[in-house]
Amino acid sequence: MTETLLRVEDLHTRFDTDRGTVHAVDGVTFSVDRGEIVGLIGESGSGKSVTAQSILRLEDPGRITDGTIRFDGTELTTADEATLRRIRGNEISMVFQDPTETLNPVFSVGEQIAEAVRIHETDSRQRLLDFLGVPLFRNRSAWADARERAIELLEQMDIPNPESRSSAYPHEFSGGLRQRAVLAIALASDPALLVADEPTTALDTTTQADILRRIRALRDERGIGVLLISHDIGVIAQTCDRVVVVYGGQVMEAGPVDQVLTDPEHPYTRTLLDCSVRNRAPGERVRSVERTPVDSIGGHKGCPFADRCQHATSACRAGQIPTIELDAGHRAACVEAPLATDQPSPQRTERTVPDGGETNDRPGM
Ligand SMILES: Nc1ncnc2c1ncn2[C@@H]1O[C@H](COP(=O)(O)OP(=O)(O)OP(=O)(O)O)[C@@H](O)[C@H]1O
Ligand code: NI
Repeated sequence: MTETLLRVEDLHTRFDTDRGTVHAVDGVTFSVDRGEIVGLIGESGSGKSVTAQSILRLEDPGRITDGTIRFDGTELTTADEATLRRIRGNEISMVFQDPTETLNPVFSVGEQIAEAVRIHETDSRQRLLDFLGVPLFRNRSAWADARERAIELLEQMDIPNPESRSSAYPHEFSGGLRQRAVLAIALASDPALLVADEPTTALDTTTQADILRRIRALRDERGIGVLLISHDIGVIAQTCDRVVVVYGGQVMEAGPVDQVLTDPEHPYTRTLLDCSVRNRAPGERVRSVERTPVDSIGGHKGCPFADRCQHATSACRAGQIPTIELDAGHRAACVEAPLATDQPSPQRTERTVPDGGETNDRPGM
């Protein structure tokens, strides 16, 4: 039986800027079940990170003007700061593309993980002692336990020689090891949901594949839910159970990963697939989907993709675009869906679902 862990419904997040109001997230709906890995994919500026930031209101999340975000029974859009802080430290962990933002250069990696373990395990009494200035680890055994747990977490993240590595400093780690350390910190609190925003984008292909495999293993071992943000179809294909395709702050298509990637029904999804690295002829440069990122200033009337879509009709620019349920759990927001199969996009016939791999070129996303 599946159990919904996170449900984002009709989320609208805006930024007021000198150039006007950016409708960064413009009516996004999706959910993540316990034990499920859901991918969020789309080009640069499509609203992936702002969606993630809206969940815990991290960084500068903009203004949530409409919609709901329910996490395990709690409504987050109206939750107070104390509730959000409790959830951030315990139930939802976030990792980002750049591990140096999370790691503190002056503490050893082991200390930082142990600290995360400690924060999680500290009961309110200990919090009070902390508040009163009683030192971090009052006795050696608490420190030893947290340290042991830190080493265990490093080991779980496939960090070789975790014992000796735990006393190393972040600068002594490679990029891949640093990202593993950040994941170890994220997992120290035993979260129910992991939100990972482009966690492997900066890494080489082999390291990227290792880390993605680890994320899948964590899902299998601990039953955590994962929201994985990526611009890379290969990453999504090899890691996710379901995928949500976004463009211009709106969901274009969503469904089981194999269905959406082998049988895309939205022209935007087709465009993304056509630009994926696997569809390149040998030696051919990857085609850019678009040179400039989508501009969501003032929002979009009708479908945000209409101006770039070869199927577009006047209905696409007129206003409300219906979301069509194609199969159980597979939906597309398109006037033309389901697309006729006799109008394949150019490379469609040769397409295989990419399994990750040679994805170092960002295909313009
Ligand atoms: N702090 C901010 N102030 C103003 N506009 C913002 C801010 N943060 C994001 N935006 C705008 O919101 C839109 C969505 O941005 P977002 O970062 O979510 O895109 P993304 O899909 O994560 O792209 P990328 O793949 O480049 O990370 C963009 O138009 C972006 O310029
Ligand atoms: Ni982003």
